[in-house]
Amino acid sequence: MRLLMKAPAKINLTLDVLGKRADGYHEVEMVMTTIDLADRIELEKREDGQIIIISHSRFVPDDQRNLAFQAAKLLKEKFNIKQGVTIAIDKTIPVAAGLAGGSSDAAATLRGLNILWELHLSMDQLAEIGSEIGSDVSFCVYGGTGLARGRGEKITKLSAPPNCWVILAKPSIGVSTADIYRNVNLEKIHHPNTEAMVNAIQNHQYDEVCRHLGNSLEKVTLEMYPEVLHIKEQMQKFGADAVLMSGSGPTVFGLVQHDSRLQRIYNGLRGFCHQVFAVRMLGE
Ligand SMILES: C[C@@](CO)(OP(=O)(O)O)[C@H](O)COP(=O)(O)OP(=O)(O)OC[C@H]1O[C@@H](n2ccc(N)nc2=O)[C@H](O)[C@@H]1O
Ligand SMILES: Nc1ncnc2c1ncn2[C@@H]1O[C@H](COP(=O)(O)OP(=O)(O)O)[C@@H](O)[C@H]1O
Repeated sequence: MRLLMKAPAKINLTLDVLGKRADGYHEVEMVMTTIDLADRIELEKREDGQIIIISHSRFVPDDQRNLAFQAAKLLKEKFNIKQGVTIAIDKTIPVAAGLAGGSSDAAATLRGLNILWELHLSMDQLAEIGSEIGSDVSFCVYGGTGLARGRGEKITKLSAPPNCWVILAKPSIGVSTADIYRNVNLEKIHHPNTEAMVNAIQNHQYDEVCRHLGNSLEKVTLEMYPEVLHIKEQMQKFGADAVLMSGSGPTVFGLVQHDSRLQRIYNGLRGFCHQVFAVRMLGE
């Protein structure tokens, strides 16, 4: 039996770093939403018990370092599953980009294997298991829009943000999330207003969503990688309604409501940036 799963990317509408914890992680508060930019994961049962990753992207590991492999291994061990699985990853989401591509592949694998291996686990149980793989995996299990707390694994569902386009531009560098968190100076970072963002979403106020976009990690990444700042400035210049870096970066996204402006911004960015996407948010 084969199963095809969609693994969508996320963007951070807000990302606030509240402090550093004793376990080395940072306490965060983030509003995240999934977008219509997705990897495709094909799962096929194996009777020999092996977990095999097939990936044609040179940036994606095809061994135990792959987060989808880790998801399958965790389920197999926890529930004493004798069967194996072949996981074919068709990569569209840029890697090490702040878009949670690996986490979403892991989440899609958890959801898919729940069906394929007939585990009958709830979304909450899958999200809890996912948190053992990475901080963003729990959110990716649910998808849609959510407020994430703790180290990112405690999720409260939110309603869909107001309808708009999301333009993404990924410079040709990859960023290590651990590096960016390591360079955070808690005294100097900007704190977004998470509550105002949550209210803007619940009240369907597009202008307020734009006004309250904010990311505590942005300054850290912009200082380390000036090309990210350049992309941000260009996106603002071409007329996006609001612009922010997603997660630890380096992808920058802009929100745009009018179709007429979308083409102009897209064309302008394509002039100097290789990876540019214009997509919709997936909503709830
Ligand atoms: C920054 C964010 C925002 O959504 O996403 P990305 O930019 O990676 O997409 C997340 O917090 C990333 O989540 P994720 O990529 O799953 O991180 P993990 O694998 O759990 O952790 C990687 C490393 O980042 C640091 N880390 C991560 C999460 C957190 N709350 N505090 C941390 O300090 C730790 O050093 C950890 O070893
Ligand atoms: N399925 C996967 N897809 C992409 N990257 C993966 C995957 N599994 C493991 N990785 C590793 O995870 C790292 C972070 O990748 P990714 O999840 O794309 O970035 P981010 O955490 O910035 O959203 C990469 O350097 C890559 O080697």
